[in-house]
Amino acid sequence: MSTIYSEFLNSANNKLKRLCILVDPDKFANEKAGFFLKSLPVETSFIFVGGSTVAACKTEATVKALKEHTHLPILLFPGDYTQITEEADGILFLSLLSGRNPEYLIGQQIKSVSCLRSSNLEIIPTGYILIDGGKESAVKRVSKTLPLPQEKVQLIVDTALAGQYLGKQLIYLEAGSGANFPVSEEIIAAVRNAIDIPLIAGGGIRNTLQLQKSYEAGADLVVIGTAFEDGEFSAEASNLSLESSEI
Ligand SMILES: CC(C)=CCC/C(C)=C/CC/C(C)=C/CC/C(C)=C/COP(=O)(O)OP(=O)(O)O
Ligand SMILES: O=P(O)(O)OC[C@@H](O)CO
Ligand SMILES: [Mg+2]
Repeated sequence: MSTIYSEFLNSANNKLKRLCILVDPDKFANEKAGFFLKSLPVETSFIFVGGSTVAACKTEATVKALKEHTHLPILLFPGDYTQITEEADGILFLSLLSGRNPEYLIGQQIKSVSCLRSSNLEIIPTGYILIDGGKESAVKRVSKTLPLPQEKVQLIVDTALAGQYLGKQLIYLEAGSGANFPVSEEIIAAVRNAIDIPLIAGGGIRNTLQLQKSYEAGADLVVIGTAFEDGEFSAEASNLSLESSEI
């Protein structure tokens, strides 16, 4: 059986760059799911669903609405354990390694177990690293942790590698949704060079150039949310050429 994680590994090993679109259930009109999905670039490989704060039950309804219109894998990207729904295909089992708040290092994870132990969701252990994107992020506010400064490249690399040593299967470099600037190419390249597991970058990517630069620096998967919410990217979407293939 082909798992989502095996697709991540395949992308990383074969340098197939993957685009993930983030849907925030709080901002998403479920009745427009079909229209939204049609507006996405054909290169879209995964749909992530989540937010720092999402009202109860909204995630499940959004995943169901998306599932009616797409066969793309849907991965939960949860800000907290209440966002877990069996309707999705998998979950990024995040631990916020850049912070020192035990609730986001291990607390939320323990709270999720009563739901996850009987679920069929594919669980992907993910080291989540918040990096300063020039604007206060919802992740910072909700987790009450500080982002790592972009100039602290060695600290970011060491954090990512510590995540790998802890057994994380994926590292996610996050500049924060709606960031003023994305995670720098220097950081992506340095982390890519240090770790052996797939690498995701996201936050503040609003055009094809920034997307390509993130891929070229070494991100295996790039996440875009806000640009599709705003419709800014959609006009360019049909011109995207990412050399990625369908899974
Ligand atoms: C493993 C389980 C059950 C939960 C993970 C809990 C952890 C560690 C969360 C990390 C901190 C956090 C709040 C992450 C949220 C990530 C996310 C979905 C961001 C999407 O963007 P938003 O932060 O919602 O941005 P907007 O303000 O634009 O909506
Ligand atoms: O909304 P944007 O800025 O694209 O960020 C997406 C994602 O990385 C946030 O977790
Ligand atoms: Mg959100």
